[in-house]
Formats: sequence, C-alpha cells, structure tokens
Amino acid sequence: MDKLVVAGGISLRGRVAISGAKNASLAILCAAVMAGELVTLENVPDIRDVQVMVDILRSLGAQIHRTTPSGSLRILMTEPPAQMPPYHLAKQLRASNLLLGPLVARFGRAEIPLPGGCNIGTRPMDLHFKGLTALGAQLSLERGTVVARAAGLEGNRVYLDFPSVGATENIMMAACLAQGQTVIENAAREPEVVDLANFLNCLGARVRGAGTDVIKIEGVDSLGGCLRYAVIPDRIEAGTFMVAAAATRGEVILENVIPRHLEPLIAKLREAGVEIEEEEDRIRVRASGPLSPIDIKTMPYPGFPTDMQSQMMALLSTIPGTSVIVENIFENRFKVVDELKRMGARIKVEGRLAVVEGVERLQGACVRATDLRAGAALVVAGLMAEGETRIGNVVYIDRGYFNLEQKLKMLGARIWRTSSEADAPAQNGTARKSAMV
Ligand SMILES: CC(=O)N[C@H]1[C@@H](OP(=O)(O)OP(=O)(O)OC[C@H]2O[C@@H](n3ccc(=O)[nH]c3=O)[C@H](O)[C@@H]2O)O[C@H](CO)[C@@H](O)[C@@H]1O
Ligand SMILES: C=C(OP(=O)(O)O)C(=O)O
Repeated sequence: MDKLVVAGGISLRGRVAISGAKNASLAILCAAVMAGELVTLENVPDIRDVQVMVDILRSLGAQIHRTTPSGSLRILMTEPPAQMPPYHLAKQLRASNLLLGPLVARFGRAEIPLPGGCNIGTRPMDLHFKGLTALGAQLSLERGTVVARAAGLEGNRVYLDFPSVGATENIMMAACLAQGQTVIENAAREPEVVDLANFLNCLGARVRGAGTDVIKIEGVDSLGGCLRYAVIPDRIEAGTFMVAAAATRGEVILENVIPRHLEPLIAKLREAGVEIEEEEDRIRVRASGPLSPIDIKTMPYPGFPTDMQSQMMALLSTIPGTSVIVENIFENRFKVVDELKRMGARIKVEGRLAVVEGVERLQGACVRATDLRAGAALVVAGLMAEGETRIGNVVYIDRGYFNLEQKLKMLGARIWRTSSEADAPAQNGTARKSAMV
C-alpha cells in the first residue's frame, strides 16, 4: 500500500493552479445521463472519485471520452441503462446516490446500491427519499439497494428539514424532467449546487434560484446537450493550499479560484492573522507574523465548510493558545484527532466539540488517513512538523486531490510517494531507495 512521506519544516512559496471541483464534477456527471445529446465538460479533475464515476456511467452504457487529465470529457448516453451501477463501483463513492434522480426522471427506473465513501458519519438518505417521493417516484430499499420507479414525475413543493447538498441536487435534477413546477424550500446554497443548476440550464432545463434557499424548477419534456461547460474550481482544494501556506508560514498565490466561494475560510484565516489578498480569480496568502487561536463552527454554506475543518484543526494545533472547533455536519469528523496526537498535538474531544491547545511544534510520525480531508490535514501537519511524516491510506487523499504531491513540490515541499518502508527522497525530489543514496 502506498504511503505519502512529507519532510516538514519548509515554507511553501510560489503559485499553484487549482483544479476543477470534485463535488461539482460528480453531480454534473450524474446530470449528464439526462442529456439527450453530446455533453462536453471541461475542468473535470482526473481524481479517483471522478474515475470511479466515469466507470459507473460506462457500466450504464454511456460513451465517455477524456482527452487529457485536465482537458475535456465527452459524454453521450442515448439508450436506457444497459445495467444498473454494480455494487463494487457504487460502494466506492458517496456521490453514486446522485444517479437516483436523473435515472428515475429520464428512464423511469433506478437501482443504486447504498453508497459508500468516507466514514464521516451516518449519512442517511431520508431527505432524498422525501423529495423524490413528493415528485411521484416510488422508493424502496431492497437488499441494500435503493430502488426507484416512476411512470412519470410531477412537480411538487418540497421542504428540506436540513439543507442537504445531495438531497437538493437529486431533487433538482429529477424535477427538471417532471411535469409542472417544483419548489425546493430550505435548499442547500453551496456553490456546487449553483454549478449543477447552471449546467442543467445549459442542457435546456429551467432552474431558478440556485444559490438561495428556494429553488424553483419548471419541468421540460427532455434535455439536450451542451457544447462546452467548464466546472467551477475546487474551493476545498484551494482552501487546503491556503491553510498549508499559512501553516508553513509561507507565501502562495492560488490561481483559477473564485474568491467569493472561499469567503467563510478567508474570514477565519484573517481572524487568525493570515494576510490574504483577493483578485478576480487569484488569491495571495501570506503568513509572516504570529498567528492567533480562533473558534470555528461548521455550517451549511455560506457557513464554514465541514470539508475544511480537519485541515484547519492541523493549522490550529500549532497556534499558541486555545482554539475551539464545533463540528455540526458529520459526527465522525474528529477521527483525525488521534492521528494528530501521534504528532504531538494537544486536542480534547467532547462529542461534537474539539478543544485545541496550540503546541510549539509537531513532530513527524507514522499516521493514517481516516478519510479524505483527514488525509489532507495530515499532509498539512506533516508540512509543518519536525522530521518525516509517513501517511498511510493514501487512497483516501487520491479520491479528491489532483496531483497533490506535484503541486506541493512546485511550492518547494519535500513530499513523495512510496510503497516501501525504506524509500527516501533523492536530492532532486524524486523517490529512490535509501540504500542507493
Ligand atoms: C459528493 C458531495 O457533494 N459531497 C459533499 C456533500 O455531501 P452530502 O450531500 O452527503 O452532504 P449533505 O449536505 O447531504 O449532508 C449534510 C447533513 O445532512 C444530513 N442528511 C443528509 C441527507 C439526508 O437525506 N438526511 C440527512 O439527515 C447528513 O447526515 C449530514 O449531517 O455535502 C457535504 C456537506 O457540505 C460535504 O461534506 C461533502 O463533501
Ligand atoms: C466528504 C467528502 O466527500 P464525499 O461526500 O464524497 O464523501 C469530502 O469531499 O470531504
């Protein structure tokens, strides 16, 4: 099993280009199965989750062609699914549940094995069920598979008890092909929901209000194709680099970002004393002076994103004083604490609350990613730690970061991947056996 090795203590400096958003890409790929004609997507990152989603769509019978890793992805699905997503693929990622709405709306039938992904909480699907049922689909759980059937969907008013991103997306997609108007109240406002709505409108759907808590969809008979749709930049990847720059007291310019999507993080980093300059599609991050402890509460957008909580915890673990983190979205997102403690962090967890007492320095250690963002947090911790940090379960990190090591190396980090306990970096930064050094 591969490990990431980080030799800490180097300030990150330089420029980094941010890739397309994982969560927007996954939802848009699911929506593409509703398109009657060719869809061309750009800025879709070639990360593990996208590769698995592409395999799932191919298993349904979609024709998919990728030009280059950062280039365009062409998708065409003209026939009803040849088969439903196989368990071994669906279980690998959470977003496979976003095929329910599109498949039942276009083909009248969907069978999706209960999705997998990171173990960050219970992650029920009751709100997806509530919304799709309100549109007239019949849903049941049959031997671990969600089965949805509909002879034709009808628009309705759906109130979400919580602004779930996935439920909003599933209902919004299904409603595009329902008869009449659907109104989603207390909808999620995340930028990825807006990106999905823009893509659906590009196919000929009629979605209004995405980005607010009331989304209105006028159903149409069918959706067409889209000559070119570019996915938004990944705000969580961008945020991870911002935190890494601050943690190593470096200076980094992020390119291809939408600063507005990062406001909750920018506000908290500024509060901690990090200097941030925003331009139209660039952000400069600099941490030169001492930083102060801060408190964080994760919330639905525009609140502080749960997907940035672990990386911030790593940063706060070396800021003198006491910081408090409240995790309101996913109850198991503090699993990273035990790993950070191996590196010398002083963190106490009480339910959904973590109290972080900043230590002077972390020490490199052997640790293990417990989920995607925990993995990113351990990379941040490794970058600022004394000595070498070896991170296991890299497969989680690969789910959501495109070229992470290469991007960090370009910023001066010493980071490499190894499948052997004995590997060490060569002087030029590429890995080679320590016996040969
Ligand atoms: C692929 C994708 O886009 N993943 C993102 C999406 O996940 P996902 O769409 O799964 O997250 P949700 O917004 O649905 O979940 C948020 C909260 O709502 C609860 N809930 C959700 C659905 C439901 O039917 N019932 C219910 O109670 C969940 O348990 C959780 O406590 O949004 C999360 C919150 O921003 C992010 O962390 C994930 O990175
Ligand atoms: C939790 C995440 O993703 P998913 O919903 O796909 O598990 C994430 O991106 O941090």
